[in-house]
Amino acid sequence: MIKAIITDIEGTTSSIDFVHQSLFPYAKQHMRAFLRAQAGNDAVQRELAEVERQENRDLSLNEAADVLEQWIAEDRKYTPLKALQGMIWRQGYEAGELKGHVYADTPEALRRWQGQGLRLYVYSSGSEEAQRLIFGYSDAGDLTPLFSGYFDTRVGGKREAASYRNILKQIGLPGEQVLFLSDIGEELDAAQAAGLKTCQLLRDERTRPAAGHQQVQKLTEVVV
Ligand SMILES: CSCCC(=O)C(=O)COP(=O)(O)O
Ligand SMILES: [Mg+2]
Repeated sequence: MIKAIITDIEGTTSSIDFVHQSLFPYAKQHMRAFLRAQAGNDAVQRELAEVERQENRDLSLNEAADVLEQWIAEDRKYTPLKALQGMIWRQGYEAGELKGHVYADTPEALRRWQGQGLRLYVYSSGSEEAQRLIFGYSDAGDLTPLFSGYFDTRVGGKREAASYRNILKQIGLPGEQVLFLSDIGEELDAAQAAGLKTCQLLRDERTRPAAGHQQVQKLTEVVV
């Protein structure tokens, strides 16, 4: 019996276009000025040190901005990039320049599952802060009270089975009691290898159908 659902964001609760046409360009446009303005901020310093560690060289602020802009263009899921994106998006949401996209069926399904007593979690490559923001400032209002927890790349990459085992350990449930929702076959395969139940969202013609998983077009069609 399923006791918890873990959901991906991009392509699952929210559109790929919102992430790639609104969020990523916003982060790219504001990255350089954000780094200059926040260079003295400890949290920003820590992430910049991680960027230097990953690049294996010292970086001026401008060089770091060049690297981060390139990572955004390449859709890298690197933890320091994701952390900095989250900080930049916070400014955008708080200024009213961003509103988190969720599909119309997303709040309905989340509320129904919560009403059935299921625990709901997010697992996204976006940082925990970015996850709280997209649902907190969503175009359907604040959806964060529906979630029991958030997981990001600090538990590992979404295409690695070990990441899902790590999440299971943290939420204290066996894999067969947890359903993972995503649009990406490699993520579903990794979750399945860790023992989770899986369901693929086919919302977008660009999504490649993945064999061996339940498949639906909307969250309200998921069989729990
Ligand atoms: C938290 S919204 C931004 C999502 C993001 O940065 C991203 O890279 C998409 O990751 P997902 O794991 O949700 O496909
Ligand atoms: Mg996705």
